[in-house]
Amino acid sequence: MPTSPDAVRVDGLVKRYGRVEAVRGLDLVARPGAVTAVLGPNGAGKTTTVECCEGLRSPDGGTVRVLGLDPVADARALRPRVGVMLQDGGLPSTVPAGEVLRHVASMYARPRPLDELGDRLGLGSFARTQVRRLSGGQRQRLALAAAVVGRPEVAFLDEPSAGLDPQSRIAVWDLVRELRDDGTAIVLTTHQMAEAEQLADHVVVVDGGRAVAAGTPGGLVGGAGQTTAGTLRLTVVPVRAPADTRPAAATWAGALGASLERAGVVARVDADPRRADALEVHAQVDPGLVRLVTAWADDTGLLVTSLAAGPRTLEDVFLELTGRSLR
Ligand SMILES: Nc1ncnc2c1ncn2[C@@H]1O[C@H](COP(=O)(O)OP(=O)(O)OP(=O)(O)O)[C@@H](O)[C@H]1O
Repeated sequence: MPTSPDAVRVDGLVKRYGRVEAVRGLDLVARPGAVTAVLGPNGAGKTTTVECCEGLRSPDGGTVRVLGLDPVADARALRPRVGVMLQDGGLPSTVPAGEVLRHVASMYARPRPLDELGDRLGLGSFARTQVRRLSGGQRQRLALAAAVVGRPEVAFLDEPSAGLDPQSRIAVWDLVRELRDDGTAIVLTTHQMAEAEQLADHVVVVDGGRAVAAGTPGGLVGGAGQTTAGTLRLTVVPVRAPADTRPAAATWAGALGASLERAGVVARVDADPRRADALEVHAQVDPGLVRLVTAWADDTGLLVTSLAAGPRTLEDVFLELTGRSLR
């Protein structure tokens, strides 16, 4: 049988829960010595996909191969070669953290030295504490240690740095990079665009159970074939209107968008969901655009209180691909 260079290969995966079609023909590839980040809104089908790769769920359609093997039928052969970090930890609750790790390590032929791994992830301070008494961040670090202690060829990490303090996050990112440099294929799900930007060699954006985009972070942000190359962020306040009659930023966004369209500029204008007074113009950012935007503000009776131009970010791309409405 020809061997595939892909550590993980998912083709046309379909998975249903009763009437819910959680995954609807998803394709994904992860290579050795690379971090593949799976991004997507809540309920997009990321965890279901990863669980099919881990052999925890059987696909209803399509094929999943991990190291060329079927994760369900070949589960026994894959177990010593694959590391898994689950979202809920999946760890026994009444056993001390240090013992859990020792037990997991004993199942592998060539585990990492426990002291070294414990130091890396700061596990020493809670090694004697029962899993159920660990803080969320401590449990998270223990779950990561358990996933990588066996020097896996493939590691599936579900939101590895969710809820971690900055120090722990740096330690986790360093460990992930080191595993990658040692040749491990790492598949991680994350909601943190910064994590994907920092770590990922390859990004797959999932929405509605399908992969809607895939590529390097730079390639996606560079936006081959996209019309938007940058973002102009501005905050505005009405010059005269009393505070209680201020129109919402969404109204300003609509008006600015229409004004730019009349001027022949290809742009998308959004109200920044994080601030009531902030707008984002996604367009080719150049002096002409800045002139048009500030002239519009002047004509509309708005004072521009801040204006910053920047490149598109992975978050911009993510929101363009998956929209802004809540799932
Ligand atoms: N065990 C289950 N039984 C029924 N429906 C489920 C089950 N697990 C997931 N689903 C549904 O399948 C869809 C995909 O869920 P999944 O957990 O794979 O999404 P996700 O992308 O990992 O989301 P999140 O970012 O919130 O973790 C959702 O509509 C979810 O409600």
